[in-house]
Amino acid sequence: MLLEISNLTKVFGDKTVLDIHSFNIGNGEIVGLVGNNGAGKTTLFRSLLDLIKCDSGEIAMCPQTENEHEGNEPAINPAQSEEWKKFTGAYIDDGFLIDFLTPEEYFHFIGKVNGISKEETDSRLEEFSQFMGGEILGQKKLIRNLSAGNKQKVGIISTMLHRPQLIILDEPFNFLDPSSQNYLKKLLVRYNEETGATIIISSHNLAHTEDISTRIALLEHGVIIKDLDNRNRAVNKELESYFSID
Ligand SMILES: Nc1ncnc2c1ncn2[C@@H]1O[C@H](COP(=O)(O)OP(=O)(O)OP(=O)(O)O)[C@@H](O)[C@H]1O
Repeated sequence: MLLEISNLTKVFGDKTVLDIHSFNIGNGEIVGLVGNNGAGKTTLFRSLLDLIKCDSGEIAMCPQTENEHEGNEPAINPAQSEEWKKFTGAYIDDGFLIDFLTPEEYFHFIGKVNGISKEETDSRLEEFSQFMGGEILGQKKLIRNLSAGNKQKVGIISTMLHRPQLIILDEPFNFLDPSSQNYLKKLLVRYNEETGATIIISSHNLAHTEDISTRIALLEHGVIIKDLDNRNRAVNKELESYFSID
C-alpha cells in the first residue's frame, strides 16, 4: 500500500493546523508519527480517513495488486471514493466503537461489514487471545462497561480482523498496561511481516515508537519537520534532543 500526501492543509479558524508539502509512505513501512500536543497528528489521521475535509491538497492511496510483484493499483483519493475502506483498518478513539454491543457482537459486526463469516471472525480472534487476556470475550459485558484499556484493545483488534493493507492507529499504547503495550508491539510487527501491510501509528511513547517503526516523522505545528529512517533503530538521540526540556 502506497500513500502519497501532497500540499495538504487544514485550517481551523485562523490557525493552520496541517501543512504537509509532500509525504510519501511505501509498501510495508511502519511509520511512527510523533509530536507535541496539538501538533496535528490526529488531524492528519482524520484527513486520511475522510473524517474532515482539508482546505487543499491531495491524498492518494494505491493498494498493492493481489500479485505483489505486479506493483500497485491506481490511486484512490479517500475524499472521492469509498474504495479505500476495503483495504484500511483504523482506530482513532472509542467513538469508533458501538458501546451498546458486547465485544463479540462488535467483532461479528465488523466481520460482516467486511464479508467475513462469524466462524471465520471467531477463528481470527484466536490470534488475539493472549492480547485480550481473558477480559474481553465471554464476559457478557457491553463495550461501554469495559475498562479504558480493554476498549482500546477491542478497537485495535477490530482494525486487523479483515487483514487490511493499511492500518492507522492513533495513540494505540494509551490505556494499555505495560505487558499489553509490549504485546501490542509484537502484534503490529508480526502483522506487518505476515501481511506486508503499511502501518501508521501516532504515539507519545518514544521508546515503543522507536522499537517498531521503520521510519519516524516528527510533526510540529502541522509541518513534518523531520522524516527519519529508523531501520537501524538509530533515531533515539535526535528525538531525545527534540523533546528535551533542558
Ligand atoms: N474541530 C476542531 N476545531 C478547532 N480546532 C481543532 C479541531 N480539531 C483539532 N483542532 C486543533 O488542531 C490542532 C491539532 O490538533 P490534533 O488533535 O490534530 O493534535 P495532536 O497532535 O493529535 O495532539 P495530541 O498529542 O494532544 O493528541 C490543535 O491546535 C487543535 O486544537
